[in-house]
Amino acid sequence: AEWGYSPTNGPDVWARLFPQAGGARQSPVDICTSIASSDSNLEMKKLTFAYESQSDLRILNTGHGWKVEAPQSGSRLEGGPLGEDIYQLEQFHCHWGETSAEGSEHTVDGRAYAGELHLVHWNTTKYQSFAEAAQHPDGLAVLGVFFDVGNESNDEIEKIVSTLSEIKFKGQFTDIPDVIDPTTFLPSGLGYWTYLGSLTTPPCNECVIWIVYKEPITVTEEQVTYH
Ligand SMILES: NS(=O)(=O)c1ncc[nH]1
Ligand SMILES: [Zn+2]
Repeated sequence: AEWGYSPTNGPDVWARLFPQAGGARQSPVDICTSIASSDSNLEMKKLTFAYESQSDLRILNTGHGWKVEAPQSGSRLEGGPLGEDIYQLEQFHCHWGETSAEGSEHTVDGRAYAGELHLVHWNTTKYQSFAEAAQHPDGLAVLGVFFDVGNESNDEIEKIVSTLSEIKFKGQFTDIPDVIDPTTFLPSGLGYWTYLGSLTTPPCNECVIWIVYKEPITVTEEQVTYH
C-alpha cells in the first residue's frame, strides 16, 4: 500500500505502516512564534554553510514533488544547533500544493506558505552513510526555506522547474544541465527557528535537527504550483 495524502493513506494512518510516525518528535509542526525562545548559545555558534556548484544533477519526480540528488562531499553545514559535528548535503526537494494558498509543511502561527524547500544533510562526523545517519537522533540536519509567491521569479528555481515537463510521471528522472549553487536558495536574512524532529514523510524517522529560516524566498505562482 503506497503512502500518500489521501484519507486512506495519509498522515493520519502512516503510523500503521511506519511506527515512527506515531512518535513524540514528529515533523512538520506549527511554529508558534510567541513560545519560541531565543537561545544565546545559538547566537554564539553561528550556523555556517559551504556548498559546491554542480551541473548535470539528477532530478526525480517523487510523486509528491521533485527531488534533486546532490551528494556533495565538499559541502559543510555546521555550528548553530549542530554541536561539533559536520553535516554534508545529500539532496534537496520541494513540497508544494495545488494552489499557492498552501503547500508548505511547516506553518508559522497557523499560516501556510505556498511551498517549502528542504536541503537534506547528514552527519558525516559520526556516521558512515546517509542511511546509517537516518537511524540516529542527530543523524540529519534539514534546512527549510519557505516559498512566498510574488512577481519576480527565482532564477535558480527556474533551472529546476524548467525540467519538470520532462518528468511528468512518478519515478521518472532527468538531468539538470545548468550549474546549480544551493547557496542561492537561502534567504538573505539568516534568522531561523530550530527544533528536534523527524522526516516529514514515511518512514518518518526521528533523526532530524530542523533549521527553518524565518525569511521566505520569492518565487512566481508558476514556479510553485504543479500543472
Ligand atoms: N521532507 S524531509 O526533508 O523530512 C524528508 N527527507 C527524506 C524523507 N523525508
Ligand atoms: Zn521535505
